[in-house]
Amino acid sequence: MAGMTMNSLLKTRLESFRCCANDVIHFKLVRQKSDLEDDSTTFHPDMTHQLFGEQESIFGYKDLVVEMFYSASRLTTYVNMQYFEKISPNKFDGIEPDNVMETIAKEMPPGFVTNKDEFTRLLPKDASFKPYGEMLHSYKISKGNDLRNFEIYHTDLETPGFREYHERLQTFILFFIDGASFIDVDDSRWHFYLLFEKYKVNENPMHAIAGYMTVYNYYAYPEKKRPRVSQVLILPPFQKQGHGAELLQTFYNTCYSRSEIKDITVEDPSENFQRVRDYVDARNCMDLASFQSDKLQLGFSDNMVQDAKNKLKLSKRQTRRIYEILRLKATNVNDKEQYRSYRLDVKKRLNAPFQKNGRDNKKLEKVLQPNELSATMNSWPLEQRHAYLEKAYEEFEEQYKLVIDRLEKYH
Ligand SMILES: CC(=O)SCCNC(=O)CCNC(=O)[C@H](O)C(C)(C)COP(=O)(O)OP(=O)(O)OC[C@H]1O[C@@H](n2cnc3c(N)ncnc32)[C@H](O)[C@@H]1OP(=O)(O)O
Repeated sequence: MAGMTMNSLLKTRLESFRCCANDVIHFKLVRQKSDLEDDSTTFHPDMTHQLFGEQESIFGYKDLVVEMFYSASRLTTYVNMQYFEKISPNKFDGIEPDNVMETIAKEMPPGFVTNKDEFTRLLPKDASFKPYGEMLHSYKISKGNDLRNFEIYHTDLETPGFREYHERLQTFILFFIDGASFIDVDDSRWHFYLLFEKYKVNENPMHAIAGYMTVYNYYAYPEKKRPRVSQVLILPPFQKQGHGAELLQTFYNTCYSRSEIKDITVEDPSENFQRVRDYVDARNCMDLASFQSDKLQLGFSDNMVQDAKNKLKLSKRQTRRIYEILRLKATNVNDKEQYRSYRLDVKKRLNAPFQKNGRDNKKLEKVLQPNELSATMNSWPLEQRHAYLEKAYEEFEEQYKLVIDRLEKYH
């Protein structure tokens, strides 16, 4: 401590009252009373910047734990906090602790409880919960020796009770989807696809929420529709078990026979979701005649665009991406000529924006560091442009390989 100024000493003491919001928030989806004491049922947010700022930190407490527990079916919510010590404004020049409960309460629909005993008393109400809307699909997955049952439901906001249920459900997106915002529930063009685990307690069927997806039905001029997948969340205890792919495919299945649907788009997909989408789309395209190995080697074709659009409702841009993934899969990378021809084909596509100005540059911005993208890009020397394309190409190839790995493992 010797040599420390008063200021830095104060700073260190103040810092000891700061904690990482992502760590101290404890979520649970509670099925039974014993879950409350079982650490293995706890999960944490991926992000908290929407509530606690860029630093994602909470100031003013030592050993803080913020409990946000939801009953697994009805999503009856309990929020409370505990801590070992709270900063005293008297001792620290009037510095106040963050008002954690107020920050969280602002985002929660009314009706959550702050008393754990009351929450526990409400848990049995979950036994009478029935999912909203219509069941579209059910499937089983095995976990160890257990076979677990899942069901996917479709509903809109007209289903009685769903509006309030959705208000509780969507609180999760702030903690798991970057840049997410709550949706306008007065717009009837929103559709909801809900994933539940079905299990039994004393022979009574129970439904516990596992994830959901929202889709907005845009109009496409003149008389078509263009559904846009907007928010997808598989809750952490259910991630990486194939549910994301299952949910997306179930929604796709409802679209194929609807002639008014032009194509299906996705709003600002995260990298993880794009991989799920690529996997599902590639798996489906693999069954189309135009995407067979011999055709892929001949290059991207109108047939592919038409096939993917008519049979799978894919946009041209996504179809091109799937073509690149499946062509890479069909390419023997040890065959120098074949691999070179593939790389050239992708780089030609990447090079296209160089030929033009304006908004196409955005496509490159997506794969390259913003500071690398200069307004004078078009006037770059050839060598620099090549290095640039090489880097962009490598990023795409890396993403594609992950999708191919999954196709090879699970298709
Ligand atoms: C439009 C938007 O909303 S973008 C925002 C998307 N949402 C988010 O990012 C919120 C937080 N994340 C999530 O909700 C989920 O992780 C999602 C939606 C991104 C993906 O859902 P998941 O159910 O985890 O997807 P799914 O299980 O189908 O695939 C994920 C991974 O699990 C792997 N996987 C699938 N089944 C299994 C299995 N049985 N065993 C092990 N791994 C498996 C897949 O190979 C895939 O691996 P990869 O990430 O290396 O490619």
